[in-house]
Amino acid sequence: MSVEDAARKLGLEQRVLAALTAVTVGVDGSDVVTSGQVYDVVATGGAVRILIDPDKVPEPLQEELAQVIAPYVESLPGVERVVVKPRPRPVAQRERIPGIAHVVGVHSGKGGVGKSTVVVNLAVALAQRGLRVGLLDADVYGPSCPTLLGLSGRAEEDPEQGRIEPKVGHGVKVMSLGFLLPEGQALIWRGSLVDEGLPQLFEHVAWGELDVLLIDLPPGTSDVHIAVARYVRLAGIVTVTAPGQVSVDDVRRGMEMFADMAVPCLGLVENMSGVACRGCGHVAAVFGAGGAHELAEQTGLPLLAEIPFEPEVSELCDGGRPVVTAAPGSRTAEGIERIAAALVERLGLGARVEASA
Ligand SMILES: Nc1ncnc2c1ncn2[C@@H]1O[C@H](COP(=O)(O)OP(=O)(O)OP(=O)(O)O)[C@@H](O)[C@H]1O
Repeated sequence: MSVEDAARKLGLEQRVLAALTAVTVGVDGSDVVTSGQVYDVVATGGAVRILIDPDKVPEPLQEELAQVIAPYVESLPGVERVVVKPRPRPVAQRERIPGIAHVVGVHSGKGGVGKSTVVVNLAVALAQRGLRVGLLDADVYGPSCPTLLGLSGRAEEDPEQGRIEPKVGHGVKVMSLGFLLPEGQALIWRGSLVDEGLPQLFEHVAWGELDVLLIDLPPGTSDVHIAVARYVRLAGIVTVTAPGQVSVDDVRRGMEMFADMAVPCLGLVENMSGVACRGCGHVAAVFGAGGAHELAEQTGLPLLAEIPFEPEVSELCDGGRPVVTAAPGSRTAEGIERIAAALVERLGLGARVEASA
């Protein structure tokens, strides 16, 4: 792990990594972190996953290493549970895509909880802070980002570069499967099509220089999620859920899947946290209550925003007008701005924002 990546880790992850540098195994005297035997540490609250690199620690020795480090890490303050396992093979083939500083996935457990609405508005909010932002709509089941940004038509290939030009909406460079498919047609993405098609959306698109590329992932857990995490190292995921328990349970499964692939969750967003009355602003809890709070408490992850269902948000967004520009005073826009601020801080983009002010 690079020094830069290690420095971006959360408090507990950093403390565990630092503690593990005291563990030396092997003859050359180097510790398990510096030698790369520990590939990554991902903490979901007090639950710590230590991923061992199977290329550095062959299978017969993995159990031995686990027996040394698990009790040691368990004894550290703030650690409740330790799982030591080999990182999946293959894990992110690409450490970085040239020109793209950070890649962040946005996912949800269930469909229809407002994930695309959140990711589109988040992209616009980040672009408004002066960042160079890309948005890859990888929701193969229903690519809706173009509509939410008022974009349509097909993406064209630049014959000289041999690359597809992303469309630009509200200052965000956008690529969507919706730009590649004939209008109204769906494509069933499975197996090899996912493995071959997805890398093209990263590599064959003329993204240029980006501070952050957001990916609108499909809901649930699928081949697409695995393919993305295997292709490029994600800085993390932002998890969108509705407050009801079923949605929260689905989300937990998705977070576990990403943690197993060494991808941390950067925070939770609760959308549709009740319905805001157009007249008095009172918020009624019609989609369940408290789920995301409970999840945040259990996992120790930050709850970045709670966004109520605001009927005018739906009208504006579905009409291609992101609320962060069309209704900046709305609770949704305020929630999105909080998520944007948290992401800027977590990705270390504060200086870039200041420089572009
Ligand atoms: N906070 C909100 N207030 C009002 N309407 C909202 C809000 N969030 C989302 N919506 C509306 O809910 C519908 C579903 O939202 P969206 O398409 O973003 O969900 P999704 O989780 O991305 O769905 P999918 O599963 O299709 O990917 C849209 O019509 C959207 O405008």
